[in-house]
Amino acid sequence: MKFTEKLEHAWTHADSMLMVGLDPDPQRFPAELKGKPDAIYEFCKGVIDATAPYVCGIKPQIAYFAAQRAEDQLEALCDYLRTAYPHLPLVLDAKRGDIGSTAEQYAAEAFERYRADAVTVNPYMGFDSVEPYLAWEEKGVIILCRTSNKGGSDLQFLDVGNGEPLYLHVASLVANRWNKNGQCALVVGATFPNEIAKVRERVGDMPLLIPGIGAQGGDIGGTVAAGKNSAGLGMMINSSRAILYASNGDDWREAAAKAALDTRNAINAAK
Ligand SMILES: O=C(O)c1cc(=O)[nH]c(=O)n1[C@@H]1O[C@H](COP(=O)(O)O)[C@@H](O)[C@H]1O
Repeated sequence: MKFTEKLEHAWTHADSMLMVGLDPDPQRFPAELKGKPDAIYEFCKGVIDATAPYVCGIKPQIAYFAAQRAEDQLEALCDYLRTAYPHLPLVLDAKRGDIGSTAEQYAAEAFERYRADAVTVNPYMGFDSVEPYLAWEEKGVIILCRTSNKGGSDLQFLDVGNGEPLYLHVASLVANRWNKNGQCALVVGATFPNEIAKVRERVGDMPLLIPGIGAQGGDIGGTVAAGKNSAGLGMMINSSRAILYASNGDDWREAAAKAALDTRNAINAAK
């Protein structure tokens, strides 16, 4: 199934626009997993099982696995997700960006090795660095636009002419020229609701990946009001640490489930 169809199905099926991010940090794991060789897999599987009923997708962040030499555990986790929850979109957060020939390899990593439904991509090397991902027409290509971090303004706010900031130029470029197969989405941080509204205005109903609620302090009400599309949907609102580490005691699975349910409900209440 195409990424966009899978996402639309997940929004309605789970009545949720919450995406859970998997950023596994072994230092923060519950005691029962500490020192286990497959702790990363077990922790992430526990979080997936606990939160799956309340989410529209799962977003593993590849650096957390690679830094721990745990790519094999990421592969196993992607296999598990696909088998146990085939309706749930798998977004690989890699934020890759490189020249075309190298980007082809990164695209194969995301879509063949991990068999992700979508991948995050950095567009600031230009169209030929994004094109190899777009060649996978069934897959989602989620392009950084206005990122949630403070330093995002350093470059993304630069005036490219007539008072137009670079991030809005990127939004228009993706919507009007790069999205020929209807497979693109944009990343806009929940920490900047004004910019979410401006991006939404530019790109119509295109899906937005919105990280920055939870640990980064973004406001759910402001995010939903600014980011919803004409159907009142259109967002993958990501939370990682606030859900993963809701508790590091014996109740870690229940605490993650509760944090996900509460966040899903807060998002829905703001619709
Ligand atoms: O592409 C992303 O997912 C992303 C883009 C962005 O602008 N800001 C951002 O925080 N992220 C990712 O979203 C996750 C946020 O994690 P928490 O702050 O713990 O919810 C991390 O994996 C980040 O790498």
